[in-house]
Amino acid sequence: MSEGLFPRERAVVAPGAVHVPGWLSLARQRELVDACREWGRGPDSYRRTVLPGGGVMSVRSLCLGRRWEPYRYLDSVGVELPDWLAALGREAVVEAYGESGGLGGFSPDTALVNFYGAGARMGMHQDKEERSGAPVVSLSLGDSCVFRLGNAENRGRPYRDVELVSGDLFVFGGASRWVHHGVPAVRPGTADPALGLAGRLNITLRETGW
Ligand SMILES: O=C(O)CCC(=O)C(=O)O
Ligand SMILES: [Fe+2]
Repeated sequence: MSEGLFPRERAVVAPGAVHVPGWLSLARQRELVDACREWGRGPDSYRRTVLPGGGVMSVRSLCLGRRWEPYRYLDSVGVELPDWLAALGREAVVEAYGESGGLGGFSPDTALVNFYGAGARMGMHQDKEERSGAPVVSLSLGDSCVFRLGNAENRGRPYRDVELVSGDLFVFGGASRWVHHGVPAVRPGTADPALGLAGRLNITLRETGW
């Protein structure tokens, strides 16, 4: 992790979309990376999602808690969502919006863990299978990426590009809950070698409302 010339400041990127750089300590990041490895040992492991149109995503994903497939939540759980991760999600919402902004509590029942290996990206999409209007909490680990936060109407402009670095928290809720977003680029080799991860991991915690 190289230090940039300018400090990365906490930012409200759009109403309801909050970026908190460096939220997770290196020790916490390492614990999360270890947990992501452990989850991949099974019973489920990281897979490329096949889309209904036949396309195959370049990202490899694993669900914790309620299972997701494009484009719905199933009535089944593969790997349990650990309580400690749900609790971290609640802390994240308080960090982003303050004690009162959490609207009485965030109860995530699913997490999607995405692994971006060489060349992997994620196209512009909405997280819209959730019935709950609760925010989405995103934690980034490993290589930095460009996270594109768009608008609710379509996949195009206007959008804002945000650099997400290992340890960063990004929460999108409220007026930004249904905006299109994606990861057009990951910057290979930018992770802190001390993290022991080649590539990028992203964990999004969600409340499905199912
Ligand atoms: O990798 C990211 O930062 C975003 C992941 C995402 O949008 C998703 O899993 O739906
Ligand atoms: Fe998403």
